[in-house]
Amino acid sequence: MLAAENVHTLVPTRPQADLFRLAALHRYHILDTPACEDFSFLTELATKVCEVPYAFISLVDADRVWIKSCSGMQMGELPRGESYCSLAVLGDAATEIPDLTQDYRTAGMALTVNAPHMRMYSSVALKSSDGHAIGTLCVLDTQPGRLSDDKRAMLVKLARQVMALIELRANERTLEATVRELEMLATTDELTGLHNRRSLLQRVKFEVARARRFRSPLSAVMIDLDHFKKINDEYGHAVGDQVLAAVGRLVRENVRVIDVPSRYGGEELCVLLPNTPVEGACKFAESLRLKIEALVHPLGVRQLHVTASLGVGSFNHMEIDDVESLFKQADAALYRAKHGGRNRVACGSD
Ligand SMILES: Nc1nc2c(ncn2[C@@H]2O[C@H](COP(=O)(O)OP(=O)(O)OP(=O)(O)O)[C@@H](O)[C@H]2O)c(=O)[nH]1
Repeated sequence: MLAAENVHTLVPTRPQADLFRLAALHRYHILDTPACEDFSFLTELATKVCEVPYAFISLVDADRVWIKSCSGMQMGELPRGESYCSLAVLGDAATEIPDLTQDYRTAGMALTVNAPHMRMYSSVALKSSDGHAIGTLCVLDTQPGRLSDDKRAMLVKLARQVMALIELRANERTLEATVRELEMLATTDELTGLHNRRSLLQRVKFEVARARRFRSPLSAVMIDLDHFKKINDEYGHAVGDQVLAAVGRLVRENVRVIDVPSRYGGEELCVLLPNTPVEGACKFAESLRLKIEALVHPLGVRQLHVTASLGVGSFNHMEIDDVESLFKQADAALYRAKHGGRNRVACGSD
């Protein structure tokens, strides 16, 4: 058990160490997270086990002490200079102040001076996996005194549970971020940043079903760069890649959130336009054609221009149509655009 004399001063004596400590705390991304029953349960348990009216799970930030959970009273955060826990994270693993009114560092603190007039403070540091005290599990009483060895031992065990829960939440968060990133990688074409073919084929099935269900039109625009082979042959594959990436970016920047811009394969792109009839899709295709034509691709001191042929396929809910026929229609229109002289849009089955 530790006496009040063992508690360190309120101001970090080793600011560098406090920076490492803060870095450790922020890695857990726990500050300002919503209340959670699992943490509340542990503070409630701490009050029962230690037979005191108050328990806090406190995290000591740069200028404040943020309370993740408290039992016995409502508290969101305290200025660092007004919190007993600020003392606790600066020193030993455990801190006990038997009479807060008798300690010059805590006698003037708001919780000592004002209601509920705290007298006893006992805490166990919450240690990060790399050994930094990021906060405490503490219990408080309005009576002076000390925890028995048994109660303190239980508080140590409970603090371990609190830290295990903090680690678990952080790991869950990392896992969710990893899953999101993997999903993104699995559905995105690396070169263009567009949906890849697999993602397009998944989305088109969904959009066809939705178009049927809600009786809404659905269009697909196929985009094929003209004479792209020549660009590769004349300037090299890397330049070809650069052109494709720029066109991909242009397409991404010119679609609505609900549209599905994708790389169909090679130098052929496809944009799925939910809730868009053939007229709207043709307008969109024409404006995209003009933008692709106007795009300037820097090539050293020279500039490169490319054009594209576009084919529009559409169906509305009246037609009992499917995915293949939507793409077939768009492909056939693209074929007509190519054979009609390139750098043009062909629509539907006209
Ligand atoms: N740089 C680069 N080239 C690609 C990529 N995917 C496909 N290509 C090239 O795109 C070219 C397509 O050639 P073609 O199918 O003959 O078509 P085109 O030269 O664009 O002629 P038209 O479509 O008839 O106007 C081929 O040379 C492919 O190798 C890619 O990811 N990067």
